[in-house]
Amino acid sequence: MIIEANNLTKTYKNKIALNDISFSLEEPKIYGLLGRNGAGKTTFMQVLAGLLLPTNGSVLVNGQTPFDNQKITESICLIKEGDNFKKDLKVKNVLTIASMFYPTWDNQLAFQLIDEFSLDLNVKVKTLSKGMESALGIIVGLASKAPITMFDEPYIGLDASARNRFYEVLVEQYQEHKRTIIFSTHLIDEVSLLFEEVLIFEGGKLIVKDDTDELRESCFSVSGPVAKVEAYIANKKVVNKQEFAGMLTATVLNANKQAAREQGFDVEGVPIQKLMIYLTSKQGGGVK
Ligand SMILES: Nc1ncnc2c1ncn2[C@@H]1O[C@H](COP(=O)(O)OP(=O)(O)OP(=O)(O)O)[C@@H](O)[C@H]1O
Repeated sequence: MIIEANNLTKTYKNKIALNDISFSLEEPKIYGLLGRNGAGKTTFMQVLAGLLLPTNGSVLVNGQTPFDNQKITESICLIKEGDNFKKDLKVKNVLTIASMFYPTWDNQLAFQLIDEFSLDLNVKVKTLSKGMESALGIIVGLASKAPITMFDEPYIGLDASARNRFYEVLVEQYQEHKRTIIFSTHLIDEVSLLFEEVLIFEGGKLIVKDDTDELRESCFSVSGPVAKVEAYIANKKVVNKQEFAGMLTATVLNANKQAAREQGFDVEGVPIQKLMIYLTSKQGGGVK
């Protein structure tokens, strides 16, 4: 399914959560949706899921608006940080309701994962621990097999090994059944290897939308004597600079790693987590 945001704006009273953004997402792909607190990630996912109406502009899925449009929303599964299910429902009721809503539902996968994450089908959501409730959300997200599946920080309370298993199953399932997965997380180092494309939001704007491999190739740090590095970065996008003992390390965006090596610089890759911090930090962040 093709997702298109056109001049998308969402304001809450006088707060601008999404500020006139336009982009499109293709399938199948795993997107990492990144940004600092309050950048607009959740708002974007809620508009895409048809839970919120934009203030201006639109998000279209295959040319249609998701709001109040079951034909589209049954193709979209959004798993939030919490409160995904009514507290009085039993786990088995949650699965039944999801199986009725999503035409693509995979019951066998749901039960396999229930077993794997050791959830009891007969207990109510309100008696689940935080981690177990997150596991239930993850199970519904994976078993929905919805053509657009979104996970918005879905792992509150899940321990590291359960999170790891979630990432493994996500990749296995994606290989078997490719679709659009949008994954918002602050644990970037943990998951960034899964992302095929990275979207970075900042202050309601989309500031980076790039293929992850290309980003890894075109964003790097160069180190060397100050004057030499300054000359190299003069016409480049610089996201961070650090000087120490006559040596300068500069992180550049949209540059050519090989060419930098050929000019004799020490070149080092920049993890996506670090890039996001450089681009969005209030202290001297952003592209210069
Ligand atoms: N219901 C609401 N009422 C008023 N303001 C809101 C509401 N929901 C979000 N906002 C504001 O909109 C902006 C974007 O919030 P949003 O939750 O989309 O950000 P986010 O990137 O998901 O943040 P986080 O990483 O903290 O979850 C923030 O300034 C937030 O305070």
